[in-house]
Amino acid sequence: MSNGTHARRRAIYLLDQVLGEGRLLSECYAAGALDKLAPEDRARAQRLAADTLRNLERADRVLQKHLKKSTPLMVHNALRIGTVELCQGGAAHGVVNEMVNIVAAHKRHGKLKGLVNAVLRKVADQGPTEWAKLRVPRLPKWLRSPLSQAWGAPAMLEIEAAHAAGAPLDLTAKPGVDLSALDAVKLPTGSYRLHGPVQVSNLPGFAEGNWWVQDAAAALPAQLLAAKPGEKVLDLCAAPGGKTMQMAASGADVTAVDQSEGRMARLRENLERTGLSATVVVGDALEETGQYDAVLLDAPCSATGTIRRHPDLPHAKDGSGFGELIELQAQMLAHAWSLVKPGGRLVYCTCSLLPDEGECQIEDALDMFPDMQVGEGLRNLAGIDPAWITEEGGLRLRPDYWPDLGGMDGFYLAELRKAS
Ligand SMILES: C[S@@+](CC[C@H](N)C(=O)[O-])C[C@H]1O[C@@H](n2cnc3c(N)ncnc32)[C@H](O)[C@@H]1O
Repeated sequence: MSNGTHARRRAIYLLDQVLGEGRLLSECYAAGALDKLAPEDRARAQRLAADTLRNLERADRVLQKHLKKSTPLMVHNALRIGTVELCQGGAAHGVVNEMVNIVAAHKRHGKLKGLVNAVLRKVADQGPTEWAKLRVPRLPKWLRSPLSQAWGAPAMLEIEAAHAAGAPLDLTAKPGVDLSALDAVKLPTGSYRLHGPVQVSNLPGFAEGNWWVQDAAAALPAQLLAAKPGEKVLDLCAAPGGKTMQMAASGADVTAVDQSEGRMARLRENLERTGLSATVVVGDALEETGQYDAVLLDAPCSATGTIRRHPDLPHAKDGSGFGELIELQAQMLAHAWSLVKPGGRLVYCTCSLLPDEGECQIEDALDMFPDMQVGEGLRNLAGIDPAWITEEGGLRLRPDYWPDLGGMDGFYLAELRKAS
């Protein structure tokens, strides 16, 4: 069996899980879905699944006129992956044969191999020309409606274009480390951006722990908190530790809390690789006690700001769990506020595009806590467009910002100061 077969077979399985079972790709990976594959096959399976999910609408439009009857999900997903490969320049002979063989070997659906052969041959013939004319894929309605309402129809199209383009890889350097040996562009906010596929662990400076992977938008909350040497800082919901490392690198005495054992194992590895230190606590943020100079709360959220890198999210979810998350964020924000010393500060952030998880949380908190005020720290951040500052004084970041530089994750952040 060729390498391509292993990767394609697992990519079909991943799509079955996302589209049939509503599971996220990250959950499939954590459950070991790709563990038996060689590293290059694993990377290929991940790429095929992500590319297909990013282009699902296009693939279905190309396929629709060749599919007269509904097909079992596994066969449909094989056709979708084949279509995306063929329309993005894959060699017709190889792609068609592989998909026919994979379906032929399937116990229940093997008899549909003729259909797969016929459909993919037509796609190989006509698909690439049609593909070029198809509109940019749209988000499913459950998410498109609230986002269009929040940001307007023209911005929605820009956001969808950013989702379709995918995300470059951004790095945060340790203070004083020069990353000029990397083929990277320094962004206005100080992060470094790499283009094109790379094997992160092979890049110069990885083993030495000189930098870590972190989207430019995700690097801003810790910049806004501006932890100082010796300050007692609490990072609530810390794993896998991008923001913990930023704050530890500035010399603060950081306590990192997260309830996920697995994600905290990654935080520990990250600290070890970068030679940074923090007190690591596996536990519920809502049960944390103590008083801190500064608290960073990166609250669990819909993650709708990260769709460029997680194209499975709009297809695996339907928004039904978001109400609970919004309540949890409000609870966590109130608890985090109780852990801030008088005269101290809190940075609240979420990687969400929904105002309910950002702007509205801060508006409500400002109403609820008389000793809470929005801080002035945004003025000191480099590379911030004043138009991104919101009415209540937070920062709204969207994937369609920095279009010429390759976009950024959707994020919301706000600095809150406690009266002395
Ligand atoms: C957005 S992620 C954090 C990313 C992290 N701050 C970083 O920069 O690498 C949200 C985290 O919240 C954690 N979490 C969710 N509910 C929690 C709770 N009740 N207590 C502590 N951590 C929680 C999740 O395990 C997840 O790691």
